[in-house]
Amino acid sequence: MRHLTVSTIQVDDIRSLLPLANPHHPLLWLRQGDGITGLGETLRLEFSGPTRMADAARLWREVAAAADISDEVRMPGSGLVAFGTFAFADSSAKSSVLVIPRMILGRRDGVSWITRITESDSGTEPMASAPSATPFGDEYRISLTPGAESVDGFQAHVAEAVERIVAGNVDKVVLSRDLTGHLPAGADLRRVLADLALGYPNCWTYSVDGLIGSSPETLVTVSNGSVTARVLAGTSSRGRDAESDHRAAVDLQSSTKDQDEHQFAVQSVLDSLRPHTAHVITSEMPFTLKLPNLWHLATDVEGTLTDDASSLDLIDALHPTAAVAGAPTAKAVALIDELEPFDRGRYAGPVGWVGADGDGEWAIALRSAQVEHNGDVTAYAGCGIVAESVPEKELAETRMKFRPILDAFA
Ligand SMILES: C=C(O[C@@H]1C=C(C(=O)O)C=C[C@H]1O)C(=O)O
Repeated sequence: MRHLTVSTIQVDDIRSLLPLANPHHPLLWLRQGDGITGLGETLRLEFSGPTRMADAARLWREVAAAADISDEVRMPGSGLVAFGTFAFADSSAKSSVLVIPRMILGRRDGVSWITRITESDSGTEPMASAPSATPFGDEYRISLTPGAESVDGFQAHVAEAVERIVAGNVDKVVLSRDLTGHLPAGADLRRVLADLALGYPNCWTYSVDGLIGSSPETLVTVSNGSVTARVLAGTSSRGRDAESDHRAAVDLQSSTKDQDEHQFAVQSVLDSLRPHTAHVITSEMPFTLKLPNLWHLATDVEGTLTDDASSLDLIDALHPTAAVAGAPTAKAVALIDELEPFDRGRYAGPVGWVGADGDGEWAIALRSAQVEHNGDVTAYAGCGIVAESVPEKELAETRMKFRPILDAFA
C-alpha cells in the first residue's frame, strides 16, 4: 500500500481559489467562493467497469488508513482529499479516476488552509512554497456543434423512446445529445471555469481530469454522519419578464408530466439511501429552483447515516438515479445504450471529492464538457422522457441546458 504523509495548516484568507489553480489541468470544486483546488498529482487511481465505484471505495479506505495525517483545520475538504470523476456507464471506455494532488488550497466559511501531500517512499519533497496567483492566458472563443447525435437524430430517438414507454417497456428514460469543438493550443481553462462560477454561483463548479462544468444537482454529501442530496427533474424555461417568469414556475409546479418525471427521481434516491440511513426527510412537495437559464423541480433529501458507508459507497448505491437514467433503472440504462449513438463518458456520472474519513461532496456531472489532452471538447445535455414528452420540446430543453457550457466557451 502506498503510504501518504499529509499536513494541513491554516493560512490567511485565500480570497479567490481560481487564479491559484493550474491553467491547463485545473482540479477544482467550488461553490459561492468556497471550495478546494488541487495542484500536482501525488497519486492517481483509475477504475473501470461495473465495480468502478465499489473498487474506488475499497481502495480509498486502504489509502486513507495507511496515511499519516496531521490536520489543524478539520473542516470538510481539509486533510487528505481525493478529487474524483466516474463514468456514467458500466461499459464506458472512459476511465473513472481518483486524483490525490500534491497540494490542496481550501477555503470554507472564512477559514483558509493549505494541505501538502507526499508519498513517503517516493523521495519527493513536499511542495514547499505556497503557489501564487497567475494571470489568465489569452482569451479564446470556440463554438460547439452537433457531434455523434444530430438535432434530427435526437428528436427521432425521443419519439422512439416515447413509443417504448407507451408500449410499457420502461416508465422514464433520460436521453442526451452531444456537441463537439476544439480548443486552441495552450487555452487557459480557468477562463471557462471563471465564467461558470460567476454565472452559476449556486451550482457546484467542478474540474476533474478534464471534466468541467457547473452542476445544480447534489448527488450526495456526507458530513459527520449526516447525508444530504438535492434531486432535480422537471424543467422549464425562464420567462422574459417577471410575470411570465412567475407563470413558468407555477406551470412547472402544476405540470403532472414534470411531477411524474420528478417522483421517479426522488423515489430512486430514497430507495438507494434507505439501507444506509435513518430519519430521512424530504420536503412534502417539490419546490421550484431558479437557475439563470431555467427552472427545475427540486426536492432536498436529508438523513442520518446508520452504517459506516463512505460517500464513495453512497455514490455507488445511488448512481444512476432516475434523474439521469430513468426508471426502472436497468431497462432505462439498456435503452440509453441502444438509442444514444455515443459513450457518455463521465457526463451524468458522479463528480466531487472524498476525504480520509469517507465524508465528501458529490454532484451529478451535468452542464458539463470533457476536454481531452489534444484539445477536443465534448459537451452533453439531456432530458427525462416520459409518455407525454414531445420531441421538439425536449430538443428546446437540451438547448437551455447547453447554455452554461456554450456561453462559457464562447
Ligand atoms: C440530464 C440532465 O439534467 C437532468 C434532467 C432534468 C429533467 O429532465 O428535467 C433536470 C435536471 C437533471 O436531473 C442534463 O442537464 O443533461
